[in-house]
Amino acid sequence: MHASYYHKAHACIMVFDVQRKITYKNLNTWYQELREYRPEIPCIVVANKIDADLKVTQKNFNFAKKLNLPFYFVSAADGTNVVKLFTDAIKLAVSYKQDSQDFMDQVMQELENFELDKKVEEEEEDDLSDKEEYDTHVAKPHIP
Ligand SMILES: Nc1nc2c(ncn2[C@@H]2O[C@H](COP(=O)(O)OP(=O)(O)OP(=O)(O)O)[C@@H](O)[C@H]2O)c(=O)[nH]1
Repeated sequence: MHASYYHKAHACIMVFDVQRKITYKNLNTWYQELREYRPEIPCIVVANKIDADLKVTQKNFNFAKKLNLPFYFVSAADGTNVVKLFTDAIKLAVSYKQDSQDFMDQVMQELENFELDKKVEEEEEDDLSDKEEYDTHVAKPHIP
């Protein structure tokens, strides 16, 4: 996947299809690639399509356990765990963003703050020049 897809990501949801073993096997490759670009972001593992055969929820999927990642059984078709999964992912992303020790995040944060400071300064300058314009256009009382 192109590096730009990982850019500024604060969480990752890795989904595999319980009906296609290859998608589970491929998680290793996806995970390695993710960590190249985003070494510390929270990552959640999702087993999707459990509606097709609920017995699959009795199985062990060690990939997540091995890496100590949160794991969810999901059905996008009937909605099982979908809201829970996204709510938890958002919570993890927000808390990661607020307390990231990752060098690239800190650089990005500095750049964002710099942009914000610049905007505030420009707005303040605009306010001042409006005021000057206003002052120069106020009709002065004529004192004979
Ligand atoms: N039974 C079932 N089918 C699902 C579920 N989620 C997706 N599908 C079906 O799986 C197929 C692929 O879904 P897409 O939304 O295209 O997902 P994708 O990630 O683009 O999948 P791929 O094209 O297989 O890589 C579609 O026919 C969906 O209807 C699910 O939870 N249960």
